[in-house]
Amino acid sequence: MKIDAATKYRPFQPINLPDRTWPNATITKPPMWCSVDLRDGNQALIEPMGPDRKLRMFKALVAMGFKEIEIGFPAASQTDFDFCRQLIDENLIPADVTIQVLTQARRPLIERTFEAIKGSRRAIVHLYNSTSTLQRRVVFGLEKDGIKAIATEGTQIVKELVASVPETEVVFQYSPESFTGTEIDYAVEVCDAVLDVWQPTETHKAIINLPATVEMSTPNIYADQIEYYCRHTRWRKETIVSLHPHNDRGTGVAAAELGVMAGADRVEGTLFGNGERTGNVDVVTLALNLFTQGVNPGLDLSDINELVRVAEYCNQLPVHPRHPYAGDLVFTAFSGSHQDAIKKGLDALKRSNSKEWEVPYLPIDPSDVGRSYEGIIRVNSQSGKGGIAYLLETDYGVTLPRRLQIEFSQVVQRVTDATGKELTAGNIWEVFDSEYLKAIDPVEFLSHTTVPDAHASEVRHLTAKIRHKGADATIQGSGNGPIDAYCSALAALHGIEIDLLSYSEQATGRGQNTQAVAYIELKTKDGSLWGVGADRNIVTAALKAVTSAVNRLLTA
Ligand SMILES: CC(=O)SCCNC(=O)CCNC(=O)[C@H](O)C(C)(C)COP(=O)(O)OP(=O)(O)OC[C@H]1O[C@@H](n2cnc3c(N)ncnc32)[C@H](O)[C@@H]1OP(=O)(O)O
Ligand SMILES: CC(C)C(=O)C(=O)O
Repeated sequence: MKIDAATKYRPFQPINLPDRTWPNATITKPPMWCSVDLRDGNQALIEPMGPDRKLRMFKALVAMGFKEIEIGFPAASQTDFDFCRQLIDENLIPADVTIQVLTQARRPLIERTFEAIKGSRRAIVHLYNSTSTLQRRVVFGLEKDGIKAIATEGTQIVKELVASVPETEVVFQYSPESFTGTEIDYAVEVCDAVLDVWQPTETHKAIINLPATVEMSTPNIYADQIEYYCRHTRWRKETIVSLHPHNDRGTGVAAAELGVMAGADRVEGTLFGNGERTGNVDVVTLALNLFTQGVNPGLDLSDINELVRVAEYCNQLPVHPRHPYAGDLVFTAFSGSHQDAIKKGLDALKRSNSKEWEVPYLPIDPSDVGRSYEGIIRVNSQSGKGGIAYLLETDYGVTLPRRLQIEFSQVVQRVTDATGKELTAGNIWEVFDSEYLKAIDPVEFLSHTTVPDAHASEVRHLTAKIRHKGADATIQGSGNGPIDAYCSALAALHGIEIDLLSYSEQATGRGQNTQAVAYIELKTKDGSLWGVGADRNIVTAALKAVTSAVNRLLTA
């Protein structure tokens, strides 16, 4: 880059916390979750949600288990105000769910906010003002005391107005907006001044929300800021410490996780990380990260496709195909070694009967989020035998012997190299069918009869009706069984030697639809070659497999 970064940007200064404890912490329980989809997510949309989309999102959030939902900024827009009234007036808020509303620290806006929540059972009134060095200078033109006064005066107004909503339990939340850009001691000072006004108790706690309004540093520094705050506030026992990470550096999830390790009790975020600029922290990823560590997240994510549909409909923004846990492609492996390892892992899990999930390349069981294994393996030119075999086995019930898997993967590879396209399970079956089952040129097997030798009962004489180069013909041969006898008949017909290396069979389908699939491996001068036959009759399947192998040998 031509621009000198060192002149244009300053490195974020670390927090002086040499005895930090959070790196040794582990998360053993979920934080309290608060969805801000209907506020921070909504304010960042090209086209903000109307009442229908808002209601659909609210219902989905309730259904998945959110107990705290920031439903809007009622003083900022009539839509948000009306939506808040609709939820209260139409009694749409379940008894165990608390709505949250955001307001700036300005009297008219706070008053309007209280009008919006009137009649609700319980509401979190969320007051904010920016405390960062930059915003103090360029937005507010105020010194530290002036900014602190905005916060404390706003808190005083909220406190006064509580009496105007006697039927509502008001929970107070304060955010020093742009907390991460605020000197940490000053952030503690402002929050403590606010709490001195509010006077929370251990039974009626206030929420202090510490936003990374803009993510400005590595997530460890955010964790230091959170631990520092928790250790220095005078009101730790009387407050719930909440996080509100944004994702400007792409590390919002990491910041939230480290922030929880650093002592935070609560996390605000959105489904799939919608929100201002690069988004809010993604609560779905956070919750499922916990889940994969053996911690039940307290949110129901068992139908992730439905949540994607809701988010895409309400936000009118797509969820990326590679989005953690939710994207269309995240349970799909294209590359051969991954497909092979996944197949082996799934097989091993089935054999072991273990309840513990252990499959290479799949950190989570797709069925836990309502996804299926079907899409796991897809085949393109990067794929190998494992994926191909997996698809034939799961979709068509045929379990190819290992050496046939290797041979067939080369056949598939030729097709994918020629077309450059991905092959579906159906396409792979067509290739398999035409390469092996329909290998009927020059010989097509029609029927056979066998009789035992009059003198040696272990010897069978076989007569087979075939179509040879388009004309009906009868061939005869003898051997220690029908396969051996048919091999000698075909060998004589073509003047070749047939050396049978291996033979196996399997049953596919059930009941009336059961049929046998036979696999024959012949020795060739370069190695070996396979034939496959399928028929309701086991012997016929085997003879068709021999025919398939011989035809492939003759046309190779
Ligand atoms: C980080 C976040 O996401 S915070 C949430 C952001 N969301 C929104 O802003 C939602 C949409 N907002 C709006 O529609 C409008 O801002 C409204 C309706 C809330 C207010 O509109 P306006 O009255 O025109 O004021 P505006 O938002 O432009 O703010 C400007 C004034 O408020 C002051 N102000 C801004 N934020 C705050 C705050 N949190 N507390 C107190 N004063 C504030 C500014 O310093 C400025 O003061 P000035 O006029 O003396 O220079
Ligand atoms: C109002 C606050 C919490 C906010 O949205 C932010 O800082 O991002």
